[in-house]
Amino acid sequence: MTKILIPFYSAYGHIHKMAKAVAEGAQDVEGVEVKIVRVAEFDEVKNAMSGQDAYVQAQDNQEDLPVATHDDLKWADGIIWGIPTRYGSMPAQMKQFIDSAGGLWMNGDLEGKVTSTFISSGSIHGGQETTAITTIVPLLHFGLIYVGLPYGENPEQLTTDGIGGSPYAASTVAGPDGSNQPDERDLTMAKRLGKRVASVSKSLRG
Ligand SMILES: Cc1cc2nc3c(=O)[nH]c(=O)nc-3n(C[C@H](O)[C@H](O)[C@H](O)COP(=O)(O)O)c2cc1C
Repeated sequence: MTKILIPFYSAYGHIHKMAKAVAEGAQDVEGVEVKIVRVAEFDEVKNAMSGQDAYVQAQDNQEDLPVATHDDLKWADGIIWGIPTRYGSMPAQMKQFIDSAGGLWMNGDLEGKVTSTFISSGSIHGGQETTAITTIVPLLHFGLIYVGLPYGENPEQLTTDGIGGSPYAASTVAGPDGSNQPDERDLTMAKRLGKRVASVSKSLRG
């Protein structure tokens, strides 16, 4: 079996929804096992947001998912990270998880595995692309092999509509108040990303 891990952080549920689409696409590849895991929330954030319905609902919806561990990263042949933009780059919760995996970096445990990202931002130009690109930097330090989302397979990217999608990552636009939901085209691109990473992971695994 080729193993695909989807670790995500999602405060308001947009990335969680995208994660399910990515998983669906990966599962389309024969002989692939998919595991979705959530990156742990900080207690300070949980406490500070306890009065926000949208946050509380989104957290309730994901509480049954296992919390991401470093063993999950070792288990996987392909890792697809779900990341909502924070000031144009990844949230501290995700960075903390990645930074705490230094032991895996030292041992080269992730070298040669396949990777990619899917992103959510509040606004179209609020940092979807910078979040993907800045995330690629630590992923390359781990020796992961980054797979993108080419135009040829994703004609939806060639639009001036306010949707996600770029050669760097699948993505969605949550809207300034978070009230948008991922567009069908965003979900389609997320599925293709899952399928692409799963196919490449399977081929490299041999
Ligand atoms: C502290 C903070 C910083 C944010 N920074 C940005 C930003 O730089 N650009 C942007 O477009 N959206 C920004 N957002 C909006 C989030 O990206 C948005 O809420 C998120 O993509 C929704 O995904 P989720 O529902 O999976 O959490 C920020 C949100 C928070 C809470």
